[in-house]
Amino acid sequence: DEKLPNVMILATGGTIAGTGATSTTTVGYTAAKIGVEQLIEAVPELKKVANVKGEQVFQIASENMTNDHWLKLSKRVNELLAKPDVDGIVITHGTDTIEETAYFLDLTVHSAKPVVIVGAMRPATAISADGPINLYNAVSLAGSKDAVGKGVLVALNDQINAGRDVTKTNTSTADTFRTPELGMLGYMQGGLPHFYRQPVRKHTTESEFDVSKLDSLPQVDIVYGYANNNRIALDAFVKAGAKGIIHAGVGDGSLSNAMKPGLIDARKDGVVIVRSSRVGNGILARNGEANDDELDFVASDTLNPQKARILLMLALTKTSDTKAIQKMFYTY
Ligand SMILES: NC(=O)C[C@H](N)C(=O)O
Repeated sequence: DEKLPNVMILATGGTIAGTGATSTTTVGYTAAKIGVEQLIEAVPELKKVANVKGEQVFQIASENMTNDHWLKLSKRVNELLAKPDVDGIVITHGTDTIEETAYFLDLTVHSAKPVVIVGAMRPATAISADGPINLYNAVSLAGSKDAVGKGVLVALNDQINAGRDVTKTNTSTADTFRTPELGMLGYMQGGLPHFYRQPVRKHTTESEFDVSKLDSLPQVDIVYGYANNNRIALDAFVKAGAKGIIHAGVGDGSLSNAMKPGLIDARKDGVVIVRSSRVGNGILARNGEANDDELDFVASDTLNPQKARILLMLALTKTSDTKAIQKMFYTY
């Protein structure tokens, strides 16, 4: 149909493609069982909102997502969006790491065309499975002019969130995806997007990160802050070759007496240290709970640890200068 937008659905697995033993199995099911053609066939309404084509890029539960998967996915998305006959892309994905893939693509896809990531909290075989309505909304959104230029979007549960800011907030309920405090971008209603705000940080067409010629990303790991803290994991990561460390600190990224000397030693070895917070909301202030200027550390601003890891990996593909990297954390 020439009047409808052309939307490609790239399937990667997850619960949206999962199957359980019975209709009431909503935990203990198997993710990534159903193929993309079956996902499309299950929602005949898709044909009314777009000309859809499917491609199975991976078939995994998203806890198994790796840097290699991201590089492949980003390259494929860029390749497809460069085609004049592709208007938008939907990626079906497990929900556990949706927020990471969304931010990675937000920084590495260089097109204003819509990219929408979608998943489900209930497997396809469950009563009131959320996959079909989520897929319908995602395809409508990816085919909409209103979604152009807004960066990579995550759409589930009738809500549209920005790839940079969205996070999974509940282990199992359908309304798990939120942008706490900063807020969602809009709603899906009646198959149409309704936007009320848009991201102000740079993304997609304005991003400086280019992974088109990369086969791997620098190793960046996350160490966690907690009472009775120690530096054992940190030292192991550094010994294993980490080029960057995200410190998921308590509070405003405070450094314990046990962890701080380890981070200082790692920095002396050339490892870039980013202070982030396990709290989940708020600004991680530079020179707040630690003197970043003196320590030569970077502050994560509002990025949670798993998103800070992504930005640091991409930053390290360009520079190891901590001032330049700090600037990126205030830009993206
Ligand atoms: N709801 C889900 O999709 C969870 C699943 N473990 C996944 O991320 O693949």
